[in-house]
Parts: sequence; structure tokens; C-alpha cells
Amino acid sequence: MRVTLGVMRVDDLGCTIAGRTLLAGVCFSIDHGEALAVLGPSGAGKSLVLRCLLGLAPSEAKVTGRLQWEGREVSLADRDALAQLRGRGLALVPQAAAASLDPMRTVGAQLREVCALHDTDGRPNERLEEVGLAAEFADRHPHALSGGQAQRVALALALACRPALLLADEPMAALDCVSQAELVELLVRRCAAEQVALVLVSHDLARVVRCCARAIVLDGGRMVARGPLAELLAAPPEPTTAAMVLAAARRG
Ligand SMILES: Nc1ncnc2c1ncn2[C@@H]1O[C@H](COP(=O)(O)OP(=O)(O)OP(=O)(O)O)[C@@H](O)[C@H]1O
Repeated sequence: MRVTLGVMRVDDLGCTIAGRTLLAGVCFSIDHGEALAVLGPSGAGKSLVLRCLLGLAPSEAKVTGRLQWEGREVSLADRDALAQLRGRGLALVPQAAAASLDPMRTVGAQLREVCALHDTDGRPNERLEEVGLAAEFADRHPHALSGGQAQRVALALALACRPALLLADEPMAALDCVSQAELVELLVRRCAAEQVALVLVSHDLARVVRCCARAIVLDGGRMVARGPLAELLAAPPEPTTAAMVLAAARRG
């Protein structure tokens, strides 16, 4: 059982490139075992928020704002300090999982490497089983995985770091509807089981509505709404959220 100091609090995150404001005034906090959705239309700045938190914003970007990590202040401009949080602190499940895997090495070798790097439990078979993949996947190379299987391997790799917080950047984007629902359900179930906080990026409110209690909504790099997802759904406070609610309702 972890002490509940809160995992992360982000205040006034901003990002500019060549004088162009790409993010401004983004604020949120998240606690252990909690799930927060980061919503918004394409180009809203959702992926950029995750890159800034990981210290992986484009090299020409100027990032501003403050981050409190388990009660400790970290400047969002300090890429080295943010890099220290990667692994046991923050781990990422990327949008295009297959491209994030090493094509030359088996799934098992990649899992063992991550476990050795972060000094965590290194049994690939168990890690694969947790994400619904049979032990034989440990011997496969990434080219022998379907899109959904590659996303599950990426999830297993991220969880193998034993992070306090998982950042998931539309991990279901490339999958069919049934596989999307299964992957989101798996993601949320695993995070809850391991008391890992989850920040789930999506442009699709319908996809996150059952698994995230709270959300922030971005548009044009600005945070236009924030609060319990049920409240945003019941009474969208501004047009971007209203459009997302309408789109979710149309899809049933
Ligand atoms: N390296 C970069 N240089 C200049 N602009 C960039 C760079 N990376 C991202 N941007 C811009 O930042 C804005 C936000 O992009 P981002 O990828 O975060 O959007 P998103 O909300 O994740 O969109 P999507 O849902 O389509 O993935 C976009 O206008 C994009 O063009």
C-alpha cells in the first residue's frame, strides 16, 4: 500500500515553438490508482502534453510550468529531472505500439531488458499472461504480432517498469471497435490491479466514459474544460465538450 501524497500535479503547463503557442494553462492532478482522460479534437495538443511531462518535447520547444511529483517540485523546463522520472515514475503506452518495439529482438528479450533496467520482476511469461497473451508470444518478433497484440506487448513493457503513473496516448487508435473496447478495459483493469495512476488520451469520449472518473478537455492547446466526466457529459460547459458529447451520443 502506497502513502497517498498524490502522484502528480501539473500547474500552468505551456509550450511554445518559434513563438507559436502550442499549449497554455494546462492544469490537472492525479492520485494513485486514479484514471484521468485527456480529451480533445485532433491537433488539440493531447500528445504534446504527454511529451512535455516525459521531458520529450521537441528540442526547439520552450516548455514552462510546474510539476509536483509525489509532493516534490520539478520544473517542466528541466528535461534531465523529467528523464529521472521515466520508468519507475512515468511510463508510456504509445499510439503506434508496433513502431515502438525493437524489430530485431523477441518480445521476451525486450521484456527482460526492461525488467533488468528498472530492477523489476523479470518473468516475461507472467507479464504476457497479465495482458492476455500466451507464453509463446515471448519467442515472437514484433513483425509476427497483430496490431492488437503489439498494443498488448507495449502495455506489458510499460507495466514491467512498475510505474506509479501510466501515460497512454490513444493506444487503441489503430484497432477495430471490439479490440478497442477490450484494450481499454484491459488497460484500466491492469492499472487498477497494480494501483497505477492512468492518464488516457483520446479524441473519443465514448471510449473513455466508463473508465475515467475525471477529464480535462483541450482545444487549440488550451484547457477548455475540466471536472468529473459525468458532470461534463450531463452539462457540457463549452462548445468543444458539447461537440464531443454529441459525437459520443450519435455513436450510441
Ligand atoms: N515538433 C513540432 N513542431 C511544430 N509543431 C508541432 C510539433 N509537434 C506538434 N506540433 C503541433 O502541436 C499541435 C498539437 O499536436 P498534438 O500531436 O499534441 O495533437 P493531438 O491532440 O495529440 O492530435 P491527434 O489527436 O491528431 O493525435 C499541433 O498543431 C501540431 O502541429
